[in-house]
Amino acid sequence: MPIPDLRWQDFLDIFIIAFIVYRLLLLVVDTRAMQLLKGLFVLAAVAVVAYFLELKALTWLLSRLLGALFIAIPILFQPELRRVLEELGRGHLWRVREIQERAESLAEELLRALLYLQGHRIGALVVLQKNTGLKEVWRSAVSLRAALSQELLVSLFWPGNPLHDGAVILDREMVIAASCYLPLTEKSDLSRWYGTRHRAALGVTEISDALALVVSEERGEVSLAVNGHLSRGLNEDQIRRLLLHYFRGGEKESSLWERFREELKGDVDLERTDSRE
Ligand SMILES: Nc1ncnc2c1ncn2[C@@H]1O[C@H](COP(=O)(O)OP(=O)(O)OP(=O)(O)O)[C@@H](O)[C@H]1O
Repeated sequence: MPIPDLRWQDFLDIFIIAFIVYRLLLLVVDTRAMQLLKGLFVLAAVAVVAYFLELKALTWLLSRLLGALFIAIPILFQPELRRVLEELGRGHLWRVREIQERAESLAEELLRALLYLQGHRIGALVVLQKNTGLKEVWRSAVSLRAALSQELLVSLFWPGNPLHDGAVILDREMVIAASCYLPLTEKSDLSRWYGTRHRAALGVTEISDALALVVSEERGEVSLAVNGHLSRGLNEDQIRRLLLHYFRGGEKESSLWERFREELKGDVDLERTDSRE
């Protein structure tokens, strides 16, 4: 079949459709509708395979099933569809500002928790998961899947709490697990200043693109580990900025964090691993 000449309007058309599908997907993520979409996708994939293998009975059955499901979806998911249409009406489909506000509020929750822990000299280790999944690390820990809040984080590290030992892992706005045992860094040239909490923070950033924030119980300071490097003594403004970067998402390249680290170098005592103490 000859490919028709593409006009610039066709590119615009494709771009708009892709954008709408993307925004609609964002609206259904983490809802029941997402599970259904995944189920439909699996059924469709099986139907395509069955068609190519010429499994006639299975192809017939799946095509009928998919057809029936498409009719059943609006009935089953009436509340979700209503929400999507309402959000469309409120203009939430174009919600750059909303994302920004959400990022600010999450960054503030985590910042407040870290400053509280720092002020009360309560040791803490918070891992901010990015693209590398850390399931291997939290599989044997205590799974939480809870919404991030200052109170939750402070409680998790509160001395005496059964979960206070080990690290908490966040996936953006969700606290995935607590009491996680992280791999310790193998670096042999580290100063004696670094105990196991800091070694664990470095370790997890060596095996992934995650960021790790440490509140030192001994010194009451906050440090950041990225790509196996540690920046010590972050101030409130620096922590806020890095958390905003994280919660806004999108900045996936590790170079951004490297730049951030470079920036910190100026005013933070960075990675003096040699003869400290
Ligand atoms: N592998 C690990 N994974 C996660 N957390 C760990 C790990 N090892 C130790 N920790 C945490 O670190 C705590 C011990 O911290 P330690 O005093 O040895 O480290 P530190 O780097 O000197 O930190 P601080 O400055 O807070 O004292 C443990 O109670 C535990 O909560």
